[in-house]
Amino acid sequence: MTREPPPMIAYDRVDKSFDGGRIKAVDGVSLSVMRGELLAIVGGSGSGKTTLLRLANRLIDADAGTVRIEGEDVRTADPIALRRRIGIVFQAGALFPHLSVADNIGITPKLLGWPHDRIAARVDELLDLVRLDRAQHRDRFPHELSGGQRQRVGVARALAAGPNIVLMDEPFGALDPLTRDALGEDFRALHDRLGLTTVLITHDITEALLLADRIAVMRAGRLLALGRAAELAHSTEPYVTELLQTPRRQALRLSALLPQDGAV
Ligand SMILES: Nc1ncnc2c1ncn2[C@@H]1O[C@H](COP(=O)(O)OP(=O)(O)OP(=O)(O)O)[C@@H](O)[C@H]1O
Repeated sequence: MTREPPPMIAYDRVDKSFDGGRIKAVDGVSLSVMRGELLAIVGGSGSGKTTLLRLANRLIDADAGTVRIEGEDVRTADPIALRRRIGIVFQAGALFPHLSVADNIGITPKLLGWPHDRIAARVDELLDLVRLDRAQHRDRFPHELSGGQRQRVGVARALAAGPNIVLMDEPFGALDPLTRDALGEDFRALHDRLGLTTVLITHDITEALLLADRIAVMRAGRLLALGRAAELAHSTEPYVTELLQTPRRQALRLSALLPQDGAV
């Protein structure tokens, strides 16, 4: 009998509190993210989404329960190896303002001690990957880029050391809807092409429905629901029903306004 490979990320009854236990940010969460999966985490402000992500790469430690990456408890994992395996994309790019695009992208390889030539070649490869023209962009500074370009650099930086896991915290939040949509689709294609496992935090349930394989709904630190779009559609949980109301209404209105055959 062959053994199933372990999930890429597995939370097992994880608790995390702040302020001496007064704020329960993550409350008894068990959740597995499978290899190759794109999981979206949705939920209101303060529901524990970011805390959940930060537990995965040990920016913070759990009070109780375990977090495993490919079967290995993060508490005993080598932190440098963890940094190589997990790329992070922060809100609105969060690039280092005083570093060029190339230096921003190359920062993790540099910390890992890669030789200069290898970093330069990797930066060019990544600029191609995120569809930014090398010559035009590699020497620019973050303030010389549009929001969408900055976020593409943020994705390139996260992928620099060749991670197989990517964690994204509201990556497309500050962008206009068209740029957001294009970037989301581009990232989904990259995720599939590179065989990544991705956890994407978003406030936007429509974005989650369109991009993710499964959606985790958080509320007050708890995992309220988890499933594919069609599974969530059958949820009887009032908060989930409420979340799905807006995309449902929009879909109806849009299909009435934009007939399929283009007739006017
Ligand atoms: N370092 C910290 N110290 C104290 N409280 C914290 C800390 N980090 C998070 N919290 C609190 O834990 C709770 C969960 O926060 P978290 O950032 O995980 O929520 P979130 O769902 O990501 O919210 P948002 O969508 O607004 O980013 C909140 O009440 C927050 O104020």
